[in-house]
Amino acid sequence: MSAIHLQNLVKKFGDFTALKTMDLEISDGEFMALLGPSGCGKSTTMNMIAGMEEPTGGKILFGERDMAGVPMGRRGVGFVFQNYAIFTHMTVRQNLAYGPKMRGAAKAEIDRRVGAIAEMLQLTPLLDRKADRLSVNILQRVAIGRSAIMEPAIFLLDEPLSNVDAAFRAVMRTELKQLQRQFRQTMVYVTHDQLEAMTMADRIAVMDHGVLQQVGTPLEVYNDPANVFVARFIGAPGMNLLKGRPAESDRGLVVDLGPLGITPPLPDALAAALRGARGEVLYGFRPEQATLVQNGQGLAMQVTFVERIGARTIVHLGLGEGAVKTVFDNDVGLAIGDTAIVAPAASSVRVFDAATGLAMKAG
Ligand SMILES: Nc1ncnc2c1ncn2[C@@H]1O[C@H](COP(=O)(O)OP(=O)(O)OP(=O)(O)O)[C@@H](O)[C@H]1O
Repeated sequence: MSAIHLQNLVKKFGDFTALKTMDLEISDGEFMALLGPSGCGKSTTMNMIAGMEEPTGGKILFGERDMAGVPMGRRGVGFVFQNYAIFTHMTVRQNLAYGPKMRGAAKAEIDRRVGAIAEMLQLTPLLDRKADRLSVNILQRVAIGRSAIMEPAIFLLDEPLSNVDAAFRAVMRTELKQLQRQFRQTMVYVTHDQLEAMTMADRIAVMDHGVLQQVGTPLEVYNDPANVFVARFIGAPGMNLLKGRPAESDRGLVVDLGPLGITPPLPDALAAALRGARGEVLYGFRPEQATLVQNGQGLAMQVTFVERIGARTIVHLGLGEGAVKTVFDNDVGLAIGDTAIVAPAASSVRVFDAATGLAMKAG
């Protein structure tokens, strides 16, 4: 069994707590991304799974087996780091063959496996090239191949694409996903890049300041962020959040945004969750889930900036705490200084408790 269970996992470095009581279940064959900003504790978590760091508290189980005291070499994990770790004096073929050879595999078997992995990672034409003559992109591909050829039941990758260029990163996202589909390994992938997490992972564990914020499928964390941190961190740009207070209107429950006016009526389920709430809330909607409407049906805001990025247009509206961004698939013909009336799609509206930062939900 190559499921991974992290139970009450804690890591301290002296007085500093890098990871606070993390509980996470990663299923056998699952692709789990650990996503969060720099310093949030993702590498620390990964290093403990790999056996490179000892937990200060809690447990790591692979299946039913407690990993306490089990050295890295005995855990059956493959590990790829941000900085490729390959032998530059060897050829690509020798690098790929290194692991199976050390394990005493027969020559025919080594040749077969090197051929297969080289084919999968498009390294076949480069097999007899010395590694010191390869680009950083290709070196990282070799490093992935060198680990993958061992067919580890658990494959750990820590920011493996952060040093390669953007175009190559896009290619590798597809290849890594294919690799995992083929081998059905349990994959744990550390990244600060939400695009990598969203495109490859079955589920994403979003972390901040050593605390697990939310675990869910890419769509779950995008559509239903558990708190304000996840709402802002996921999405590009992140979710718009405007401060206000719930208020009754003749059309139903709304959020009074002060100088920005009142929002359109909240959908029934959200209204039920907010009814009776007294404190400040944050009214959230995704930049790509709003339309421009006529007066009286949305939030009237002044355009402060317009970014035209190929097919997409990002319109910045309002200032300071009342600033939002909206994303359109076409050029909506707005210019700086125009007034636009923005209506968030009712189904996309989310509301958070301003004091706790937690999503407010019915039931
Ligand atoms: N050996 C160590 N001694 C002291 N502090 C450490 C040590 N290793 C990590 N830390 C601290 O623990 C925190 C979490 O580090 P970690 O490397 O896990 O973060 P991360 O989310 O992977 O970020 P990054 O992408 O920058 O590596 C950071 O504040 C880091 O400075």
